Amino acid sequence: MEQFDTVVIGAGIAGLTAARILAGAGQRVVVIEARDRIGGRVVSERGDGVVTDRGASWIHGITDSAVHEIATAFGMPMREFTVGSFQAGGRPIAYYGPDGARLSDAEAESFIADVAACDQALPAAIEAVGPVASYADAVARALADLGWEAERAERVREYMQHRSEEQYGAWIGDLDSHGLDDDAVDGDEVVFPEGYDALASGLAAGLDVRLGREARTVRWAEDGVHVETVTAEGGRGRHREPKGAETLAAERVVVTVPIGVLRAGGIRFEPELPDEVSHAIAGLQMNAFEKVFLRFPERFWDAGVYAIRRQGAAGDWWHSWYDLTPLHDQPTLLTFAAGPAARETRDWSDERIIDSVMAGLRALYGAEIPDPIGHTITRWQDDAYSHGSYAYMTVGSRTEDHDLIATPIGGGRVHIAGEATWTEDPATVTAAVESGRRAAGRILGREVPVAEIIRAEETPPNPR
Ligand SMILES: Cc1cc2nc3c(=O)[nH]c(=O)nc-3n(C[C@H](O)[C@H](O)[C@H](O)COP(=O)(O)OP(=O)(O)OC[C@H]3O[C@@H](n4cnc5c(N)ncnc54)[C@H](O)[C@@H]3O)c2cc1C
Repeated sequence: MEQFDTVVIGAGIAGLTAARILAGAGQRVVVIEARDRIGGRVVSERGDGVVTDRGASWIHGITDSAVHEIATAFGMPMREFTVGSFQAGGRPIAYYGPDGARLSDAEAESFIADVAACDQALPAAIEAVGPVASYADAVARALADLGWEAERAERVREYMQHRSEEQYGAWIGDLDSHGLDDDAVDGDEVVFPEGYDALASGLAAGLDVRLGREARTVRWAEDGVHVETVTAEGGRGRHREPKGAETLAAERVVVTVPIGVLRAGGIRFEPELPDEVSHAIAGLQMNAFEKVFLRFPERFWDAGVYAIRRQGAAGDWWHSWYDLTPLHDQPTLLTFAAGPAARETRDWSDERIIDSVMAGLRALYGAEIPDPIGHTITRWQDDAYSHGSYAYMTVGSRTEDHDLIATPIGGGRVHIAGEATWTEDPATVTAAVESGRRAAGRILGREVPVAEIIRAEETPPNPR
């Protein structure tokens, strides 16, 4: 049986960050990854002169961002694109009203000011609705406090509903009132025209990563851990006799699989996880959030805007389109199926989804606009190794539940890390990096500066 200092489960950004730090500190580290690639929910597709980030696209605020620091050190080209956090304003956005007519600048500004006023009223409203309340309850309370006439309040309520869907892939009534507490963005946002996946390959350089291996059981005791793995079959082999079983022994394990995998029992822990950790995991849920990229022969939408937004019932599902044209100089719009729209369209064909999105665009730009000449539609809800895009707080969960999941178990034999375990900025690449850095720091018994992740041009090979 192979023996390691640390086994890391998952070659996403959290796992690779932890492994890179530990290997750099001289540990014998192995990373076990079920997929046939690294990166997890950071995955870039290349073709026809464009790079499509099917998972994460944005750094949501580059000020004091470890991800920005690492991406800069890795030489990853970036482009400013500051509407990735569903901002109402701040950058040019074309707003269309419920009647399909474009809002004047004055009308748009007044709407943006209303959203800001509601945002200001929200903290007190969240406090007032108590600990077991949804974001819908908090928004309703804030709007009641503002005392606006019905139509004005409805435009902002609708915007908040779309924010819950686009930021967390959850319907506003399913998201906890605190579910968007982390929403502040520090500084500009950026995207990666040549692909976010360079972050994963940069972190993985020199590491011992075993692809196509699925961890099934983590067994820990006072004297160490055993991680049982099998040949991965895309989740399909779960009820069959496992193939290629192999057990790895280590001093400890860092588990970075998504909450969806933990909730589905994808990894058995022996002994079971402590109650407070299981309880915290149960409060989070994987969302429904899919990207729809449409590439066109020509641009027919408003020039000089970052995004187009549609208000009213006609924009219930397809309300926001982001103009990605400047990234690769090819006319491209990105929209999202998020929350109820993603659940409803989960079994739809690509063609049916495209028709539905195009109906929304034709309502604004006319029947004669061209059909797309290319598209990419993600299917994260059907992904056996994530079960959705990222985790959201269900009603009644607490923000600190994120950090609680990462409580070291068995005197530090088992560490859980990953996007959902970072209270300050969950559901992001930042959370993945920071949670991996925290797990490695706890193992090494010291703070780990970002420079230590960037450091080595080459991570030393494992001393095996
Ligand atoms: C559509 C979409 C859009 C997003 N947009 C953004 C964005 O713009 N900005 C942003 O900051 N974040 C965004 N995110 C979130 C971001 O991608 C994630 O928070 C982050 O990548 C998660 O990293 P992780 O290491 O925690 O998890 P993962 O990347 O999921 O890594 C976990 C790894 O564990 C593997 N695994 C699962 N089960 C097993 C098993 N049993 N055995 C072995 N391996 C296993 C998985 O295959 C995966 O590689 C987006 C995500 C999606 C899906």
